[in-house]
Amino acid sequence: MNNENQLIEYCKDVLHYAVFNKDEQSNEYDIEVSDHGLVLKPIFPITYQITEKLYNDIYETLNLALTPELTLIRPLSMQIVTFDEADRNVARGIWFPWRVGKAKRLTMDFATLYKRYEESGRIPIMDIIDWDYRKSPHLIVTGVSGSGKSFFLSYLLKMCSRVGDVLVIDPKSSDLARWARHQPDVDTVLPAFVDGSKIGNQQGIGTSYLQAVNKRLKDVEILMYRRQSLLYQKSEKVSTDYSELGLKPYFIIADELAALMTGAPKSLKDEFQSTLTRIVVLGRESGVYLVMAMQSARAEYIPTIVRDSISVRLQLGRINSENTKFLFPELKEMPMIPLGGKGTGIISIAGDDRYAGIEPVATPTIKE
Ligand SMILES: Nc1ncnc2c1ncn2[C@@H]1O[C@H](COP(=O)(O)OP(=O)(O)OP(=O)(O)O)[C@@H](O)[C@H]1O
Repeated sequence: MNNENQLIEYCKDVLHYAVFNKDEQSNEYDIEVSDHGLVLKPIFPITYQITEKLYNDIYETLNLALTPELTLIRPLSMQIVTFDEADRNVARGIWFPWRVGKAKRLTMDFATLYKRYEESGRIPIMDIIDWDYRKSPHLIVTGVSGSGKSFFLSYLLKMCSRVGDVLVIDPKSSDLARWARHQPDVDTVLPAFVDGSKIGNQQGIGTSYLQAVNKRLKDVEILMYRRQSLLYQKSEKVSTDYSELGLKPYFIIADELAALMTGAPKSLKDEFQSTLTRIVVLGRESGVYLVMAMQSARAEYIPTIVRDSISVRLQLGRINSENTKFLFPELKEMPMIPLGGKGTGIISIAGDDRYAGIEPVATPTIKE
């Protein structure tokens, strides 16, 4: 028996006990495998019902039974494939994408990571996962304190500031702000308390800082409209983007957005959220991208429309249904098998055919 047949037999055995536990059901489906995933083909008539629950049960069973040889990817919804030439009773199947082996963490110096970017035009995340910001605009990372958000955001800041122009919003004035201080080309909006003179200012970061941030975001919005107008005037293509004009991407990198809004008056919060929404919804063609980190993607901190327009989502730290429900509402009670260690969690990249759903991630470790 070759490896492929052995794998199919193994999957059938595993599913026989856990999912298709009536004897006759073993003859009611077939399995095909490839390097990219598994198709389970029901042979109608069948005595089981094909529901989201069945899909999840099969996913869950295979996920554990196949790791680490294969890493199952959790699709955002049930995936059906069709076989147009096949007999009517076997002309469709349900699809479970996977990767052979495990994606590996990148542990190297920044120069080597940047070289990878130069070779591919995409920002490296793991050995076989990278971010093509033109196809998948905007990125959000969530996770509890100490899960590795700032570490990853600092890496992205270093990368983005080499790739394009950057505006840093750092209400905590920590990792991002400290790094940006020595970079004359990086634009930064920091709270007034940072220079020491305004400590004790009753307005705090809630009001004056949010005012300053709103003002800068408005400037970015104007830049975005200017780029769109140029594209309209200069491009003959129906589908195009800023790169046709020879422009660089513009990244807004924001840490702990929720802290920005605490204690601020409603009018300022509304203004902030609506500018952010326009940038995120319209930024793709003009090359204006939002990269942000926050503890939780709760709707009171980030408008749902902003969250839903962000293509790349990462959640770091402990993953459970309680904390994934904001950023990954489609995950429900689905368990993921984490890679473990600092800066690990789950990732989903929409808009890029190379990624089929939610999978484990470990962010790069940058060696000095
Ligand atoms: N990919 C990684 N490789 C190596 N170390 C990492 C990685 N990611 C995070 N760490 C380490 O984990 C620790 C916590 O990370 P970090 O400060 O980024 O967490 P955080 O989620 O931003 O927490 P907070 O919200 O409290 O700032 C740091 O000491 C950091 O150096």
